[in-house]
Amino acid sequence: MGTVVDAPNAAYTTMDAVGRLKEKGVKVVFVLGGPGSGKGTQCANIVRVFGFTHLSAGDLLRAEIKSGSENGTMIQNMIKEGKIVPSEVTIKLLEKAMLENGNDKFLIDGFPRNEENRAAFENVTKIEPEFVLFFDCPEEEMERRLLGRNQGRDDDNIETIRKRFKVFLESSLPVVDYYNLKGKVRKVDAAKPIDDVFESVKVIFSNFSKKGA
Ligand SMILES: Nc1ncnc2c1ncn2[C@@H]1O[C@H](COP(=O)(O)OP(=O)(O)O)[C@@H](O)[C@H]1O
Ligand SMILES: Nc1ccn([C@@H]2O[C@H](COP(=O)(O)OP(=O)(O)O)[C@@H](O)[C@H]2O)c(=O)n1
Ligand SMILES: [Mg+2]
Repeated sequence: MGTVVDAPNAAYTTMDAVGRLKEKGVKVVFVLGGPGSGKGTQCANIVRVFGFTHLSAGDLLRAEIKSGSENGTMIQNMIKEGKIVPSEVTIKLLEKAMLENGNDKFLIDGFPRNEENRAAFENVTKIEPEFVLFFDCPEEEMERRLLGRNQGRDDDNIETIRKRFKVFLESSLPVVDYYNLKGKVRKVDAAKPIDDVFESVKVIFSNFSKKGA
């Protein structure tokens, strides 16, 4: 264990982890958008064409439940209610995944989902995203997609979906606004068919790659 970092919200990481991430020169793109907007689907395409590693915060939390971790029951209850798990838990999982992977380019999907997620990640990891890919999609379309997703998820039922939409509007959109003010948001019309959405996504990532990043 290294020295605890002297920064707000940082008591749960170590200087070792921050130093190792810095040493790796890790580059991060946040992928945001409402539930069902197509984040996971498009991340798989980006991985294939642009060589990023995809880290879905939701997938990491679901894996943590399955692993029988001491936080498992708490995480499971929060997901069932559409609530956002405390940053400490999610950031630890993201940090571990980034350190265990040999790649230096990560798509962080579904994070940061609220102001606490955003500020804590910045304070703890000292990583600023290269940009934020934002999938803009009407609620009716997202609802249709979630109800047809069929992945056996506890939270893809109409009652939880409504709660997730409310959390998205109240807590997650302000994070998009925050990055928009910094000129970091790349917005995509996500209501179109999968291939059309990826055409727009490709333009954004091609421009990013050209800049030598
Ligand atoms: N552009 C699209 N048009 C129609 N269906 C889509 C589109 N993108 C994704 N889907 C489908 O919608 C569901 C939700 O997509 P997913 O990528 O899991 O979204 P998110 O990760 O944002 O919740 C999946 O069943 C997926 O196959
Ligand atoms: N940063 C995050 C991301 C997800 N989650 C939880 O995980 C659930 C599912 O997230 P997800 O990203 O897999 O969901 P989708 O937007 O892909 O449908 C969320 O509704 C939250 O309960 C969280 O607490 N914090
Ligand atoms: Mg997803």
